Amino acid sequence: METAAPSAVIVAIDGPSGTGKSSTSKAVAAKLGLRYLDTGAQYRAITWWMITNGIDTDDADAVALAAGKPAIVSGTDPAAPTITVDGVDASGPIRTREVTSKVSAVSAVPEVRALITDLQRGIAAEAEGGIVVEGRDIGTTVLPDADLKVFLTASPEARAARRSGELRGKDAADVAATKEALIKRDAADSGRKTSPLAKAGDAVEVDTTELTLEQVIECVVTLVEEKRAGRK
Ligand SMILES: Nc1ncnc2c1ncn2[C@@H]1O[C@H](COP(=O)(O)OP(=O)(O)O)[C@@H](O)[C@H]1O
Ligand SMILES: Nc1ccn([C@H]2C[C@H](O)[C@@H](COP(=O)(O)OP(=O)(O)O)O2)c(=O)n1
Repeated sequence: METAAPSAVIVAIDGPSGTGKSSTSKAVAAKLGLRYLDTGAQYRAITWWMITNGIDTDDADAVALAAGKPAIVSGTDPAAPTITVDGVDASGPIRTREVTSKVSAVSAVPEVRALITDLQRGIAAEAEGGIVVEGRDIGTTVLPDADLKVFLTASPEARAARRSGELRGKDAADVAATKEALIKRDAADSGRKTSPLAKAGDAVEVDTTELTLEQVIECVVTLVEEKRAGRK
């Protein structure tokens, strides 16, 4: 595997849904002049392609057979990240409830993970000044030699409230349904055989339940700066 330039800093941010990975990673990358990669968007993109092409997402063999067909391309500017599938902008369609409900099954298929992991390593290797990569298995599997690994957590209640706040006004039934869906997806992502959602042994765990987004960003920026200072 090629590696990025020696001065480049590679940051891996993992954790379950709604812990603040995307918002934190984008802001940290923008502040520090790094590239940004949302690996969840790549798994969502391949899931969207499977759905649009009539592949049964519960049929792991069918998913494995088709996995190499779509061309998934991620733009890594933290101010305007993009994702295309076969040249088509997929940033909207990958966020639908249907994709969200099927992405765990598709991303559990080893052939899918092998292909997407290769893509991710290639993007990280090409990021000259360094990159923040967020997902579920970045610190454990994709970039085990990352300079800094952060594992974000938050209570299921806080995560569900954040997520339902994104959809509509928060009402109790909404938060309860979102919480149930989140817990189900966490269990699927943590329980799969191939590179499950897990904290790397050398990751710094940050519980964001009681922190504002700004506090989490500040915390991660400080951790990156400490790592950079330590390498000089
Ligand atoms: N510490 C925080 N406090 C309150 N809201 C937050 C916090 N971190 C993130 N959010 C909000 O929660 C939602 C989910 O955050 P996101 O970064 O997409 O999480 P993830 O990528 O882990 O699923 C977003 O609307 C975001 O603005
Ligand atoms: N590195 C990754 C990133 C995401 N996934 C899978 C598992 C997740 O449930 C889905 C969607 O990830 P995404 O980060 O978009 O999910 P949320 O923004 O947290 O809702 O993709 C994965 O298996 N490995």
